[in-house]
Amino acid sequence: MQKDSKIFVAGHRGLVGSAITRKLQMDGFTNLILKGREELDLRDQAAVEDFFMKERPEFVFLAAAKVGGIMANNTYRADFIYENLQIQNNIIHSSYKSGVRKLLFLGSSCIYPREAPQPMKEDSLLTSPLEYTNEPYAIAKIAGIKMCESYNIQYGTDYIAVMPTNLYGPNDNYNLENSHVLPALIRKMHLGKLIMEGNMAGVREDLHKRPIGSVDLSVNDAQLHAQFERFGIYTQSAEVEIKLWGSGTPLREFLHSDDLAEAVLFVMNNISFADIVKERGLKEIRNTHLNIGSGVDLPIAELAKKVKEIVGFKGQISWDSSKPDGTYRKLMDVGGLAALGWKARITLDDGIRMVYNQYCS
Ligand SMILES: NC(=O)C1=CN([C@@H]2O[C@H](COP(=O)(O)OP(=O)(O)OC[C@H]3O[C@@H](n4cnc5c(N)ncnc54)[C@H](OP(=O)(O)O)[C@@H]3O)[C@@H](O)[C@H]2O)C=CC1
Ligand SMILES: C[C@H]1O[C@H](OP(=O)(O)OP(=O)(O)OC[C@H]2O[C@@H](n3cnc4c(=O)[nH]c(N)nc43)[C@H](O)[C@@H]2O)[C@@H](O)[C@@H](O)C1=O
Repeated sequence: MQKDSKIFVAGHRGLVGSAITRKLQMDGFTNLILKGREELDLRDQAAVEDFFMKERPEFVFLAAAKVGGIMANNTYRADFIYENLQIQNNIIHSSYKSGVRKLLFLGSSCIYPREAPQPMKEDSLLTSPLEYTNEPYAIAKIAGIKMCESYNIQYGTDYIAVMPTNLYGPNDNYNLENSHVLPALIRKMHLGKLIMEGNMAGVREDLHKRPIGSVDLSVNDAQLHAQFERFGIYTQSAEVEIKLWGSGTPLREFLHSDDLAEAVLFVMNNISFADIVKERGLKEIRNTHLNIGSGVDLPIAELAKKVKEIVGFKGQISWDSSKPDGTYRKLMDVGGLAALGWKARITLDDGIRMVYNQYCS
């Protein structure tokens, strides 16, 4: 990419899209196309085609998607498969038709089988059944990988699919109804801390700043407390109890979105589809996607301890076995990208401190 190349970041307000946009701007890229959902609904095929034909971006970062934590994936199964297939089909096909020079598609570690050998290598794809709770989302992401690969093979395009591990960072989704685990833990423990300090003004301020649709703020403090129970925050005694989901035993790997953005730009600038095929010596061209992760995982119960300490929550943590655990372990094998020259830099402890400071500011 040249500093004045025309670059479209799809999903630029999200966790990943905003990190990519920040990094592009910091690195001096000046010709970015950024369109909000209200201007361009990426599910709309005609509108997307029209946009690509008019704007003719040279490079595309496909970071727009329907995204959410384990419960959102499991509940809104139709939305997750439909919206993701629609967005990625529209963008990838329009990129081909309008002559985009290079495209980077964001998938996810959930594309791998539930029982994949650990750490998970790129060639574990489609070797056994997927995790049930996010199967529709994973199928859409696998279709995205195959779209990129197939267009590259048939039409000679240069579309690369990257599969990040669980991410966190600025502009994360802190809505307790559909968030991922790390932002959920930060928010639950922050609210728990404020309640234990008797700081109900702080609690109300938090909910004004980041509204949760189902929480009614027009009620008194006792009624507000009662509404928190649906998020597992119990306030009957002086010591607040937070019930987290599942057993706490599943392991997860986390990567800060600034690290991800660095990796994504590294790939866009330095690696082509042809390089991947050559480097892997592929006879049949498949599994050409690239894992992106930190290479380190930890049990959710340990993550909860870290967040508890950093936030300064002094109450109790317990576990709600009626909520799903999901995949037991999904550690990425990050050897492929390391061999090509990229490694994560932000440690989980530093990353959590950074995002908690941002959350409070
Ligand atoms: N978060 C994570 O832990 C992980 C994310 N990923 C992948 O990274 C990518 C980005 O995820 P993330 O940043 O977390 O998600 P976010 O939900 O934070 O951001 C998604 C972005 O997509 C936009 N978008 C969604 N639907 C449409 C639409 N119909 N039209 C236009 N824009 C739309 C949203 O716009 P608006 O702001 O208007 O809602 C938002 O800007 C996804 O492909 C995801 O699968 C992969 C692994 C882990
Ligand atoms: C990125 C990734 O994200 C999702 O997969 P996931 O990793 O299972 O998602 P998660 O972050 O929601 O949970 C991780 C673990 O944490 C536990 N957990 C405890 N307490 C809370 C809690 O309060 N909220 C949430 N969300 N989880 C909790 C939870 O039970 C699980 O064991 C998919 O969308 C998938 O498709 C995908 O790509």
